[in-house]
Amino acid sequence: MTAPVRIHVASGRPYDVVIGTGLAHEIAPMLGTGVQRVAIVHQSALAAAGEAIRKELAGHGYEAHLLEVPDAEQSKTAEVAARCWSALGGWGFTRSDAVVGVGGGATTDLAGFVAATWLRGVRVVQVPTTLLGMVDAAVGGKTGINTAEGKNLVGAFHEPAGVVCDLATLHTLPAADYVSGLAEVVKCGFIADRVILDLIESDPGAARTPEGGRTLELVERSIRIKAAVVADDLTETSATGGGGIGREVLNYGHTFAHALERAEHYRWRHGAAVSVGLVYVAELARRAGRLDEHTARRHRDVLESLGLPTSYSGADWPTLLAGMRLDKKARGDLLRFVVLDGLAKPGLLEGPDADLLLAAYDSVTP
Ligand SMILES: NC(=O)c1ccc[n+]([C@@H]2O[C@H](COP(=O)([O-])OP(=O)(O)OC[C@H]3O[C@@H](n4cnc5c(N)ncnc54)[C@H](O)[C@@H]3O)[C@@H](O)[C@H]2O)c1
Ligand SMILES: O=C(O)C(=O)C[C@@H](O)[C@H](O)[C@H](O)COP(=O)(O)O
Ligand SMILES: [Zn+2]
Repeated sequence: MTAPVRIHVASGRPYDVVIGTGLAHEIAPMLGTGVQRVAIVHQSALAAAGEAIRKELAGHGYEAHLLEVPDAEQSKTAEVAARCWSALGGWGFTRSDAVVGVGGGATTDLAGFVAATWLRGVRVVQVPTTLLGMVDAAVGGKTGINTAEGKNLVGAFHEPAGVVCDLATLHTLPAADYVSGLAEVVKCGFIADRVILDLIESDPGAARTPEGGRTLELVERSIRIKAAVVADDLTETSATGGGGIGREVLNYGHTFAHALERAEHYRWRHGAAVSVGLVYVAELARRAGRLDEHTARRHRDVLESLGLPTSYSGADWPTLLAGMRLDKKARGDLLRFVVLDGLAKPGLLEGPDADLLLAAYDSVTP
């Protein structure tokens, strides 16, 4: 068995992300000292994985409780968070107790939010079971839930005490969910690591499945990018503080994506929405004279080669524009986009003209 890869996230409260297989034993040491009770927040589809972790932790002497939440985006609501708070209260969770999040990004976002808010913050160890959770959601401490008005509108920055990525879990993941995670991997390629794009383009078929032999390298490269960004700017304040683009870079493609997700009532996978959002913003940057034609086209090509969507024909433009106005990068009436000035050269585009925004939308409608 090969040794797991460890990526250190050198933030204010440093932690490790461990990548490998058969890693349940890594969770207990990450909980740290003084923990008595642990709540394992898992989505319904991950009941067996949750139970295996409960047994493992009980074997270490913890009072370990299973806390099942609804599948996928249905768990990211105030009602579900309130149910979790009630469960923690009922079990007598104190500040020295901890949460373990087991599932896709929706579950780790919720589990992180519950941990961030219970008693104003208890420890959380994240155990992502989707590609998207591993390369993005479980790392970096962005936690949150949705509201009727939009995506991730309530949340907190609350770093995990550790992240355990067991690649074996990916073999049961539906193909469409694996591919959805690749959209965030491609995002990392465009903002910071051209090798990711080369790896995918050299054999998209291999990149599309966990059996293709590319998973470990793509996961590791994506996490290294995210780890470096969040270590520098955990709370996404660099760009507004004059210190460069900071954490906002990780939001590349998300302005349009979140508006799409909201318009579709979260029936679209996050990664699929990000895929269209990446093409949208590449087109926006090209039309604004920031991005060259070849790199803009490359977005569409690489995403399509993976089977990801690059067009959208649901909601009308005013609905999407209204959704984009609630993006967290917006400031008052000013829309702000992360764009590229070339491959791996991210920057900001502030207040683009209405006709540019609409023209970019036209280019992602079939
Ligand atoms: N906090 C962040 O920084 C961050 C980053 C990116 C995305 N996100 C959030 O992550 C969410 C998307 O995450 P996701 O793509 O993982 O979706 P998800 O959590 O909805 O999971 C996708 C599906 O996969 C199933 N599943 C999970 N693991 C499985 C496994 N091992 N085997 C079989 N089925 C499994 C789930 O039951 C679900 O139906 C969105 O809410 C998005 O906003 C957050
Ligand atoms: O970690 C970040 O920062 C990101 O922006 C990563 C995104 O992939 C992720 O979808 C995030 O949840 C979006 O953040 P939001 O602040 O726009 O809700
Ligand atoms: Zn995302």
